[in-house]
Amino acid sequence: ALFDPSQYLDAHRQERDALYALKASFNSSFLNDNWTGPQCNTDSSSRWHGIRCFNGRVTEIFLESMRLNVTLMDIDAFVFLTELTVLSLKNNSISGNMVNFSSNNKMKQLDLSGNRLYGSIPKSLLSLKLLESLLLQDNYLTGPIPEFNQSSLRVFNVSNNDLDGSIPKTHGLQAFGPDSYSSNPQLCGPPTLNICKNFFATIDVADDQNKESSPAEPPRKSSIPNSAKISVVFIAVGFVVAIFLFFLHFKKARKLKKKGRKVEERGEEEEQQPQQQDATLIDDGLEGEEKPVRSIEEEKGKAVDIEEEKRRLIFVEEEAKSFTLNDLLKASAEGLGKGNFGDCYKAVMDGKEAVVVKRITDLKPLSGKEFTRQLHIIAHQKHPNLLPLLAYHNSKDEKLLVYKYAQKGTLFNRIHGNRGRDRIPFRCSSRISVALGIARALEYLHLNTISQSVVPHGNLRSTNVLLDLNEKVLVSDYGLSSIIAQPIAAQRLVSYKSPEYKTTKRVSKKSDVWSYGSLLLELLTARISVCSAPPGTEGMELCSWVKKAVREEWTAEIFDIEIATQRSASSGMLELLQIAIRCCEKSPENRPEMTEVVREVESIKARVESEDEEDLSMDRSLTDESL
Ligand SMILES: Nc1ncnc2c1ncn2[C@@H]1O[C@H](COP(=O)(O)OP(=O)(O)OP(=O)(O)O)[C@@H](O)[C@H]1O
Repeated sequence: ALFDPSQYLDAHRQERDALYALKASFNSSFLNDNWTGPQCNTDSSSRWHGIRCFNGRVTEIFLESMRLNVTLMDIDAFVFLTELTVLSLKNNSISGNMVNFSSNNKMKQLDLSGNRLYGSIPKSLLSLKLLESLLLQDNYLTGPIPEFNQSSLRVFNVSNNDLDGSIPKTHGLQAFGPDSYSSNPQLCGPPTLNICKNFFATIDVADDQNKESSPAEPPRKSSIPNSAKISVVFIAVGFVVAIFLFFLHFKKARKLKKKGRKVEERGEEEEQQPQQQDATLIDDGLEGEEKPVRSIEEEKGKAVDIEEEKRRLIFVEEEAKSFTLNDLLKASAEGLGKGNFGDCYKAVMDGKEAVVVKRITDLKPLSGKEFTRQLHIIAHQKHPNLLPLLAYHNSKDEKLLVYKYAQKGTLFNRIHGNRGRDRIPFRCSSRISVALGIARALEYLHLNTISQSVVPHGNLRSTNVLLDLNEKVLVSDYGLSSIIAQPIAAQRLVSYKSPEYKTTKRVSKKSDVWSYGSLLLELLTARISVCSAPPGTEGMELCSWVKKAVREEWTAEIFDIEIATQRSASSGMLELLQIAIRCCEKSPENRPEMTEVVREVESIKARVESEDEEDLSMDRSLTDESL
């Protein structure tokens, strides 16, 4: 289109008027003095504070932490700022409903966090097709989250508001972690840990309609701290769950009354005790499962029984039965990270040991019974170097696994984290102990007859090796390969990165051995391997890199500098390196069995420990109790 000076001047004038209107409502003496003269210079610069221009048009506004005190609702200045790509008014005292930004369809970044906005998040934001970042945290916004699904959206935060309802299941919104939604007591569903119940969502819809119809009133100021808010949510959710269970029982009791006689006549024997109990435990959320029969008398009085609550969380060990799903829902939860198969949370319950809750997604389409069977296999694999599964929850909408919390975090962090001055050295002997702990866990999984899986671990990497308070190895994520759907498993599990999968499309126990070899190399070289590289980073193909180093005789240079300087490193580390290289062999048949590896690492450990005694006197901070 031809350049039309009159149109340009009109737009320029309208933008100036809009900014003057903004200035008047902000009523800041600084802006009153500073925002004078033309807002954009001919070279696209601006002498106005917080304004950036391009081609004479205002494209960015940054007015952050200026104590601006205004009711945003009164301002419709933004209608004329049609070239705006960035608006940041964060950390002011702007109150009122959010304005309609639908005229600003070039907007990429909108930051209104840390203000006093109330009312709902306007659906008009859905029309901003280029939106990359939306920050609305720390306000008083209410109502549901609109169904944002812009593929451009990279940053999103609505935490610490009063939003409610279930988080829309759009790809765009589900891509963000729980932190983006935290401290909204009535918000539920993934990625938060709050479980939504259908009737709860229905109540929300009714509420939402009311909310949409008229602008919200200013909120009553709440002085409730966040932690208290979180507890209130969890209590509220717990309460809802209790009511839900009550209805469920009531319905079940009526159904059973009808069915009871028929079943008696058939003389059906109940299944053996433990299985029957499991079926009872999981049936609530499952469709089409035969429900075990109990008399109505038994059902009576049990409706809101706390026992039912316990059953919804299936405990692997009787003695671990010290909390209920309700306790978990009330616990304070801290997001630990997003894994390949879902989010991980640390839950701290009053007076109890912290646990880790893993929400599993991308599952195979297993029936309820099959899922339970697979989890029983996982649960019954017990070894001092395997992270114990404590309990699980299996409903139609949620699959949660509850594990022991490992205080010292992951091996990945132990190797690569904190390389600064206050790093606690990761000595050779400790590394060998870790290598042995992992090898023993893997050996157990490989020899254990309960596990029928072709690749018993399937996802061995340094982020799945945890360390407890004494740096004892606890290998996690074992057996998940049997419940994760293909092709997700092939894309994300470590064993599918092995050379044989690339050529034959098959994995086996020996793929675990290959993963162990890569992990050993990561432990020895402190280089991030492709198997453990966090999302967005690239790891190294350690097996081929190390083989090249050995071929070209620069082996000594590959070791982590921290151990390369240790006297005892030379022999022990070299032997470990040789084991790693054998485990990495291209052809699975040439890799050793884990039993063989365990024996060899044990003998290295015994020898290095005696040689290392002198060195240890230099560093009392490390105890070698990894086994
Ligand atoms: N039992 C645990 N104790 C302490 N921290 C844990 C525990 N389980 C997981 N974590 C932490 O939570 C993070 C996410 O764990 P998660 O297992 O979901 O993902 P991952 O190990 O990074 O990848 P993957 O999904 O392939 O296992 C881990 O990196 C770890 O820091």
